[in-house]
Amino acid sequence: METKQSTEGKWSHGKTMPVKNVQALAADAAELTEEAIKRYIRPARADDVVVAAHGDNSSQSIPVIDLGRLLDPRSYQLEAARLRSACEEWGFFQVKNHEIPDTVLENMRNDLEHFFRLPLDEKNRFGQLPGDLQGYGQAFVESEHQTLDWCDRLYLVTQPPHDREMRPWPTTPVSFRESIESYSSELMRVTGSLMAIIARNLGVDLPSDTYVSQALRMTYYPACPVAHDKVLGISPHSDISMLTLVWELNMVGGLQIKRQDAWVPVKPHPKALVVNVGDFLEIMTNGKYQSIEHRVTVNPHKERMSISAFHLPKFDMSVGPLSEIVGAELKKYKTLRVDEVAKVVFSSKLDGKKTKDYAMLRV
Ligand SMILES: O=C(O)CCC(=O)C(=O)O
Ligand SMILES: [Fe+2]
Repeated sequence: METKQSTEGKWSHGKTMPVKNVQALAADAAELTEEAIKRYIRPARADDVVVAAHGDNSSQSIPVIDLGRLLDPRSYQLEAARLRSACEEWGFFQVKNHEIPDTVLENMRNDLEHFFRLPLDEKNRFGQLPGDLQGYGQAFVESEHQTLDWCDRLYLVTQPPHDREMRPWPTTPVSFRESIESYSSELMRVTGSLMAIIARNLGVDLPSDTYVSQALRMTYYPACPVAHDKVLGISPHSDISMLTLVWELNMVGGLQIKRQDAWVPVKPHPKALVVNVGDFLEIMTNGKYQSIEHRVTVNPHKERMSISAFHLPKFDMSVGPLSEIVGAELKKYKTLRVDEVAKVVFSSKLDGKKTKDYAMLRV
């Protein structure tokens, strides 16, 4: 019988097997051989086509949406049409003019960099506990035999405030909790603005409790001087969220999105966040907007840091295709509880569009 009424219960469904700290492994440069990192080496794949990086105006660059223009009645219509086509045709875009104050970004960057540079023992004071995913560590490890991702992360549930479990929130540096709090609120604001316009574009009334939960995954990808072309920072996956906002905070590229069976690199934009459609938005729109598979490659010389902010419906909500969108069409997805889907996705290896496979109705 469930007796514990703690907030932990809401988010502790996922679990992972413990593996080595990647930053510590990478720091031991003299020992870094292909043999030493064999758990990270992937079999070569014939379908691994990467599109060459293009200039900013290329048809192979993800669209850049201007939030300032979306919020200005004079430019709304044109920019909202651009947002609609970004959601329909790409599933990924960058958002500029988000008006997140520079100090919020700088504090967050400084504190996260500071945290990742702490000795491992210090970071592990805020480590994951067995059976939970929050805190510092690794994720999505379900077997001794799977290929591992070349990254460490600090994962925290940040919204709504009453769902927070403070133990894994670092207290070193001392300003870190405050920086996370401010960053989290700003990202909620940007997400709220985008979701309101996405709902208008879709002609639906999306209740705000479909994007009230937020989790931040702060990821450190060490440089990988050995066999970097056979190692991935994050395996191909789609995000379980409604909308994910990613900040590539030290401007090192590596994110690639799958488009027409090839991988398209996303060039970091100094003033923009990357936004992507998640699985729950795909389900609610009955596939009108689709979540897109993406992955992160590693750099032989440079470390990379990013913060993914996942925005999700309330955990005890059931999510399915919205009847206003389905209309006379067939429903393509089941209606499922958010925590049920999360449990499946968070406890196993990242592998393509797993939520879709789980939620799709085979008619
Ligand atoms: O690091 C990135 O750019 C993206 C990470 C990502 O895909 C994720 O956290 O789900
Ligand atoms: Fe992702």
